[in-house]
Amino acid sequence: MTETLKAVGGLDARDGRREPAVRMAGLAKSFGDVQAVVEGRMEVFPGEVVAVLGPNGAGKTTSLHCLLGLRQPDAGVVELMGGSPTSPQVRAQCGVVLQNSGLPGTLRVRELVDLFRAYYPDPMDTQEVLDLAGLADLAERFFGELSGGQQQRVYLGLALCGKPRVLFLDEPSVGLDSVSRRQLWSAVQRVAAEGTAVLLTTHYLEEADALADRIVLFASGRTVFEGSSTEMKSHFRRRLISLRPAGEPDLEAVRDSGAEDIEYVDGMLSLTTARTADVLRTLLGAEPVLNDLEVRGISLEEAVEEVLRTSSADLPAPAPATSQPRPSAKRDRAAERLDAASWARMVRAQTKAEFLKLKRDMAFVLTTCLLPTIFFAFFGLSQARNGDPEAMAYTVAGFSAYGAVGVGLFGFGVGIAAERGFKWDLLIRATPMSPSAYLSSRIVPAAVFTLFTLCVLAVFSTSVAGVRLSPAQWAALMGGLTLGNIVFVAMGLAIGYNLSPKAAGPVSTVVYLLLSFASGMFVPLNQLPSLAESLAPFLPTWHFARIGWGAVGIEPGFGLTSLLVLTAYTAAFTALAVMGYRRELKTRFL
Ligand SMILES: Nc1ncnc2c1ncn2[C@@H]1O[C@H](COP(=O)(O)OP(=O)(O)OP(=O)(O)O)[C@@H](O)[C@H]1O
Repeated sequence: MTETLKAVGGLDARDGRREPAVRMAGLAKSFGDVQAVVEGRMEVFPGEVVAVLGPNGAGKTTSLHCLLGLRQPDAGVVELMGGSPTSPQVRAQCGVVLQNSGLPGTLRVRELVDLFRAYYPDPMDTQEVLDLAGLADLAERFFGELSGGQQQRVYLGLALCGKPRVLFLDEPSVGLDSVSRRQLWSAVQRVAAEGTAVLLTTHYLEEADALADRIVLFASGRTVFEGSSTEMKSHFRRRLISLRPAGEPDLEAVRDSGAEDIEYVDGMLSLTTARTADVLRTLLGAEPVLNDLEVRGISLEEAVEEVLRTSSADLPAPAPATSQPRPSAKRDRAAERLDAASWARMVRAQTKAEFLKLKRDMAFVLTTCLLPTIFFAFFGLSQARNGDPEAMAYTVAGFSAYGAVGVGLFGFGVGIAAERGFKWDLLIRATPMSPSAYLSSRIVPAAVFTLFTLCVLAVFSTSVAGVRLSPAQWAALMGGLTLGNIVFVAMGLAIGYNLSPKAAGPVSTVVYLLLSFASGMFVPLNQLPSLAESLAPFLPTWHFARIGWGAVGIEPGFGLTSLLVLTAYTAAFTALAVMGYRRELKTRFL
């Protein structure tokens, strides 16, 4: 941990001044012509709860995303505990609930908590997370089966996993019933009491009033007020008066005494005024006893409405920042790199989660792992009846290649497109999890499922169809196809990062079937139209299948040409995947 981080959060050792855990000054961010944030500023100190308020489109979420390093500011300074929000060391001390992010529905709540705990160096105990977020009774349920409010509690639990020193909550109580909302409030109060800085955006002003020590109000991309809710309310001397007059009130006289927004309905008079004494004097002059008289100051909601209605020039300027903006330090990427032990811990936990997700995805297991054996039953068994061992070996090797391509393409790559679709990647990006660890965690499950697919086919073809291959041939077939599968992993990534989540699955299925068929995996090329034979040498699937055919002794097997073609395809697909990934970074995260 860097020196900067050690100094964070409490009193600055040098001059005794308190350092903010969150600091934003002069923030500006636009999307094309839309100026989402023009002048954003705020500070949150350790142990403090700050609510960011403002109408729809005021720039709250954009500011929060800049603070989290999910968006790159155009101008201004954003710092978390004195460091850069994109640093994994800083992210390791933050917890985040985001609007509209998603989680895989096939993982259980406890599994998700354990996965997120592995992202952090010093996580909270699993049971403590479950208790704090009110998830103890839901621990064994699948995330996808939970109601919206229950899912929201899971997001809170995941945000608490790393014992955060800064907790960001973007509209955390949306969809929560009143009991769950109070549970959320008490969890927030508890972590704040332990010194965590909490920043929450909310449209529930009652929530801001109950929870927040200070309020930051945004309007049209600017911070227009920063202070406590009492300060905001007391700025407005206006009072609300209501009473039940005994007779018909003289509304003209009441208005002349300084009353506004006068309503007289069903014998009840209500009004607002900044001249409370004058109005009361007029009312008392008309009748000595005022029935059901109530005089109250404005609520936070009314104060916020008032602030937004009056121009920001009428407001007290936000207090000057306790520290002057300083230009962001040049990023030290070497210092920001994850250490090897953390990387390995994340890969282990993520690998387990990826494995569980694939295992529970029946569509994946049935179509990708079992379909090659089902197809072999159609094509290979007839050859067994004809007693042609070479044709059977050809078919076994062809369908083995077909199965391996499916696992690489769908298990590894296309799954990424789906995760982009439900924005699981957005949430992961706000944690210290590294993109390389995230991608690496898919390798072992893809290899395990490839071997599983090949083993099912091997068992079926030897026991039912009587295929006879030597152990060395089986080893060459399985080992070669599992290793060579990297080209289809790259192809899957290229599809996953370049196509929309909806298009990625169907496009992959069509490409997969066409390429496999045109490469002779179903029917030998010499039984297909001559065009297929001329086209096959250009297809990655044909060169890949030659690994299998070579392993079972059918010539020509895998050679230098195939190696070069597959290497070239791997490089091209990888380049496409990187381009797609970078484009995504620009559109979603810049
Ligand atoms: N990715 C984007 N591309 C284009 N415009 C965007 C993008 N994200 C936000 N905006 C625009 O920036 C402005 C501020 O949006 P933002 O989401 O920050 O507001 P908000 O205060 O969080 O609103 P809400 O309360 O509705 O969540 C809006 O006009 C919005 O349309």
